[in-house]
Amino acid sequence: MASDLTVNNVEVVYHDIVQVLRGVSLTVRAGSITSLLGTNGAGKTTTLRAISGLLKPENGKIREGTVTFEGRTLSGMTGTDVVKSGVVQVPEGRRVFKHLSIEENLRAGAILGRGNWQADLERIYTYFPKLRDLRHKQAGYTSGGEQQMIAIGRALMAHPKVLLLDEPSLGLAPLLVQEIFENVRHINRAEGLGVLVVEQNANIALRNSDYGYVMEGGRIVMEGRSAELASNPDVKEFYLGVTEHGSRKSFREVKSYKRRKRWM
Ligand SMILES: Nc1ncnc2c1ncn2[C@@H]1O[C@H](COP(=O)(O)OP(=O)(O)OP(=O)(O)O)[C@@H](O)[C@H]1O
Repeated sequence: MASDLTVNNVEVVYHDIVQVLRGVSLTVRAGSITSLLGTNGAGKTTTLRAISGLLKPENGKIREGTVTFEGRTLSGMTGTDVVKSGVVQVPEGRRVFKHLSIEENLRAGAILGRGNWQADLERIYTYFPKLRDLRHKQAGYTSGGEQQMIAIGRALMAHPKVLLLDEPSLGLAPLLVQEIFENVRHINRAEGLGVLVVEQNANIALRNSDYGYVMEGGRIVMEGRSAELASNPDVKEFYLGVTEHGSRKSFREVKSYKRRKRWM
């Protein structure tokens, strides 16, 4: 569909020589939650940067392929123009402005001057009531979970149609991770917001998404509906740590996955 976000056969190199993405194709259907899974260094963050126009500051570039959204080509646009077209990334590690208050952080997200920022603040506080209570607190003194909420709230101030989330679970306790994902699902339904979420925590990502992709070595090696991926023996064994005997296996022990890799 024209309103989907589509990554088509994208290759990315850093410093003109280090090739990291090797022909990545994926689709985030309008209004859906899509997860992008994979181990460390698989190329997940690079895929998000390729979409959001944030490769340049890292000395990276798209060498082949295209990214399109609502019929427009995003590849080649600056990060600001990608935001203007409705695709906004929430960076890994939160990156809140630590010396500013929560409310000032949120206002900083209203960079496009769209809509009424006061009404938008109210909208964000409805999703994250905790942020309203703490709105004058310096962001640097808030917890990891609250910083994640600030980062998501800040991105929502720009009225995105698609949100790119980079490892929202990073460094958070399981209950908080659950809360963040529930918030994301609620916003997804309330606003029809499309979400592409990068996660190493496959379990939580698959439970909270419609469709999923698995990356390895700069390529997509598996894809499917999240419920199907979650019950796929390879994904269960390697990513979810569940085996027929119920004990966790290491990557080297995952025989069926290795077999599969030979023909993938
Ligand atoms: N700015 C950069 N310059 C050079 N190489 C980079 C740069 N950023 C990432 N890479 C390399 O690209 C590869 C993929 O990194 P990327 O961060 O996209 O993976 P990832 O799947 O998000 O992993 P992680 O979960 O560890 O962030 C890694 O080998 C990494 O060293």
